Amino acid sequence: MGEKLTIAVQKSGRLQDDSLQILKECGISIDNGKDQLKANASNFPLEVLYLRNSDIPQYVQDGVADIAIVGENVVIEKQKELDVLQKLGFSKCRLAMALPKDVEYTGLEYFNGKKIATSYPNSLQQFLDANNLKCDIHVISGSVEIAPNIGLADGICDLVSSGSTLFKNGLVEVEEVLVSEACLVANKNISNLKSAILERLLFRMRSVLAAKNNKYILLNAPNNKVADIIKVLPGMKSPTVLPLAQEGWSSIHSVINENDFWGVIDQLKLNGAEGILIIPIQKMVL
Ligand SMILES: Nc1ncnc2c1ncn2[C@@H]1O[C@H](COP(=O)(O)OP(=O)(O)OP(=O)(O)O)[C@@H](O)[C@H]1O
Ligand SMILES: O=P(O)(O)OC[C@H]1O[C@H](OP(=O)(O)OP(=O)(O)O)[C@H](O)[C@@H]1O
Ligand SMILES: [Mg+2]
Repeated sequence: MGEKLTIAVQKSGRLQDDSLQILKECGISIDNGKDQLKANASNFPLEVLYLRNSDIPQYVQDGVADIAIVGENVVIEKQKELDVLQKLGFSKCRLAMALPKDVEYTGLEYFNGKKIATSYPNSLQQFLDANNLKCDIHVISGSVEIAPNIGLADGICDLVSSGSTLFKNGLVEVEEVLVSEACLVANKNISNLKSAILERLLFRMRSVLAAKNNKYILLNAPNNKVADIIKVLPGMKSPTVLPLAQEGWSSIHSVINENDFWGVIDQLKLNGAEGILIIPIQKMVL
């Protein structure tokens, strides 16, 4: 049997669906059995292990899994030797310090000598050290936001995304400790054979991610506006310009980045673009 790459993904929880979805978008079919803890891809040399998120960095460092999809926050917290190969654009959140809303926060020194509840003691300790602060860190594994209300701590350090859990518990975010998103990580000593499989997987993932971050754009413009419009539209190499059936008009095709999107659209309109169409890209092979 040929060599296979082993990937760990979260067994259940926030990361699982998006992790399996990105593998699917890479054209990889996994035969499972959701209750199975181990499954094989039918059309790619990949074996999937379903593990607890918090155990994944250790498994990858030990080489039980070659690669994994895991939150950067967990990689940082577990302080394992791993390569972070690619950010994946989902499960975006931040680790933040929060206090009861009636506290008058005066700045970082406020935390000196305070008791802070967290599930991320290492990340918190690093943040405190970097700011020359000393706190009493109280480690709990979940429901951290309840700690100040039940007299367990003065403040918390926990993950935030929408902020609604903080709000519901009468807390206010006051400092950002780190930002995180799901990423693809790898063991530092992967064999050459497995590295070759990993390169193929990474190539597919990057094509999928690039497609998500970009849109195909088509528009019409009078020929005398084409030069100005092209200046606003970089494209993958350069925009395509085709004549319209109507004399004196052209159709311009290009690719624009999601981040620049609305700014570019405004510029295009100002420069005389008409009939602008935006189309999602399925894969973008770079
Ligand atoms: N509110 C949130 N918004 C976005 N991403 C989040 C949020 N909370 C957690 N995450 C990200 O999702 C990851 C998994 O969170 P989840 O709550 O599913 O698992 P867990 O309970 O931390 O871990 P385990 O699988 O070990 O039980 C976190 O490590 C973090 O990267
Ligand atoms: O800012 P928000 O959008 O409200 O998200 C933040 C909450 O999400 C996470 O908990 P989760 O829902 O994963 O529950 P858990 O603690 O049981 O893992 C995190 O620990 C926060 O409590
Ligand atoms: Mg959680």
